[in-house]
Amino acid sequence: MALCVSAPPFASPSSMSSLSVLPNLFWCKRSWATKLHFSLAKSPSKLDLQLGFSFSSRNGRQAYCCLITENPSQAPPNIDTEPHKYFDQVVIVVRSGDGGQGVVLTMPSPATETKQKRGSKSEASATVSKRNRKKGPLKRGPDGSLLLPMGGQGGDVVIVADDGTDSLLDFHRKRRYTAKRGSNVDAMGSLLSAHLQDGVSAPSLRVHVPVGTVVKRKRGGKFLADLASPGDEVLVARGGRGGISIVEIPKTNRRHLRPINAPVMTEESDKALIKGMPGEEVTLELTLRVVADVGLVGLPNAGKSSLLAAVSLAKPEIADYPFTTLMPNLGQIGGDPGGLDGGFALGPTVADLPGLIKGAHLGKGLGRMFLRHLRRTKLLVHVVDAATEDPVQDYNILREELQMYNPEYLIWPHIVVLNKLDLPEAQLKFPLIKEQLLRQPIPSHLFSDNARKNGVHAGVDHDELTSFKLQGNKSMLQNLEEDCEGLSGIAENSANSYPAPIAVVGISALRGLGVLELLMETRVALQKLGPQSQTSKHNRNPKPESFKVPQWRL
Ligand SMILES: Nc1nc2c(ncn2[C@@H]2O[C@H](COP(=O)(O)OP(=O)(O)OP(=O)(O)O)[C@@H](O)[C@H]2O)c(=O)[nH]1
Repeated sequence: MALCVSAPPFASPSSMSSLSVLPNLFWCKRSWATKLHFSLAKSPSKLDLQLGFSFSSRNGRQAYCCLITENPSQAPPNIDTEPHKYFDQVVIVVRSGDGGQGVVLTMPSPATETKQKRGSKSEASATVSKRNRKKGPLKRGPDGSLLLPMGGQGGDVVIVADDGTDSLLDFHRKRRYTAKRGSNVDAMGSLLSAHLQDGVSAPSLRVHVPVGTVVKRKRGGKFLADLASPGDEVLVARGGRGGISIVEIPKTNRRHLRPINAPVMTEESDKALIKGMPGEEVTLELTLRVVADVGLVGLPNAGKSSLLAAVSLAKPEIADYPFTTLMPNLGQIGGDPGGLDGGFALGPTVADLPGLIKGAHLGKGLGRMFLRHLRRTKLLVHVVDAATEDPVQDYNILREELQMYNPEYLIWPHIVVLNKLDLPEAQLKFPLIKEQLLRQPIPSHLFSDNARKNGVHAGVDHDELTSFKLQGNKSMLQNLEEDCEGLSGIAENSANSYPAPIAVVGISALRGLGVLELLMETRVALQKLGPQSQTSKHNRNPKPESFKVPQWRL
């Protein structure tokens, strides 16, 4: 038998992908194998990596056995390398605590009870005897019924919005949360025991999620809460009730039994009553919707992150390659130096979203699911690179992709920022582009009947809908449909009623030029939208549903 390292005999790089889908294991008798080839093969595209060995039998037949097939295109994405696919959605399982156990207590015979009453003085515990003299040895309720101790209540599970948490990533690493069980009744066997106390209830398990998390039941997609403000909380699983205690009466004393008003053990199976109720297990879908007043949208490299860095203390990653931003970055404008009252009291929050590209609705680039984070914003800022060949077209691509996701975003008040005005070519074009953007009608094809009918307008393309339907993923479907609320009214609007930008501002985010003017425009717009639109760390509760979109006209 020869052992050598070689490429598998029939695994050319081009055939690698087909190999990985073939049944990879071939059994052969040991005696048939004359050669054993170990191979570590990688296709030139670096898409497939296989580790395997091949057998050559005496009669010339060959078989290839693949031990490991690694095809990153099919392999599940890695949470550490692709966190943006995980940070805003997760499914977790929570379980409340079981109730603690009650106890089986023995009923003392009347003789013992009397003896205990008489002999109480001679007993060590003076306190107990005093109490017994006043109330009798047994605890009774107002109606005379015996009060028996209960097992402790199991811990509830509460989801709470926490300012200190900013993504749902950690929940992918730990998906199961279980509250503690209530403690058992800690009593000795006699009903006359001086220490008959309820079991201790377990504390609630508080699961901290980022502010802006929407909590739904996975099964049925039932909405439970929108935790839009810090400290908002929702009880998602109630702890099990503690078990009751029961009284066991010795057979010999049954004839002396006075009727007692308490659960009595009549047969062995009654012991099951002392068991506490089990806790609830619930599967939850958590979806994070960033809470911000202003959403920055734009094509990749337009300078959104640079703008966020220029107007806030946020330190987003900035680089001259597309898709530097993979997850929304949040920044808070600390004050507007250009403001008449010396700045914002609350400081609006700005969200910098990943870049959108043409075809994002078909899944190109990072897709457009992150646009769900615009839902709570009051004002959109379209960031356009004024130094490109056709900034007006870039702006239209942006509007089109927004419209494909949710046409409601077209009537959202927006400011256009023409960035990179420090570059001479951008400076030259600026007056003309500004004029065009303020005057140009919204392209009619965005509102064509055809587009409306085939459902693309709904922000849910057919492929997406069909795949969710096929997978039976009701809650995802519901999410998408929710994101597209308000569509019907908008679809009826005529193209003319879609608002032009509130303002077109030229800036250089890199040099800080024009930033003051932008802050002024933002401030005025937010003020017109009402004081509730300015969210702060302590006042984050925007309600897009109740928000009336003004018809901005210049
Ligand atoms: N000349 C000039 N360059 C700028 C300006 N603003 C941003 N840039 C550059 O443009 C490139 C992209 O900037 P980013 O802020 O990362 O752009 P982005 O829109 O956040 O990009 P994505 O994360 O890909 O969406 C960087 O090299 C910046 O230095 C500007 O005002 N003038």
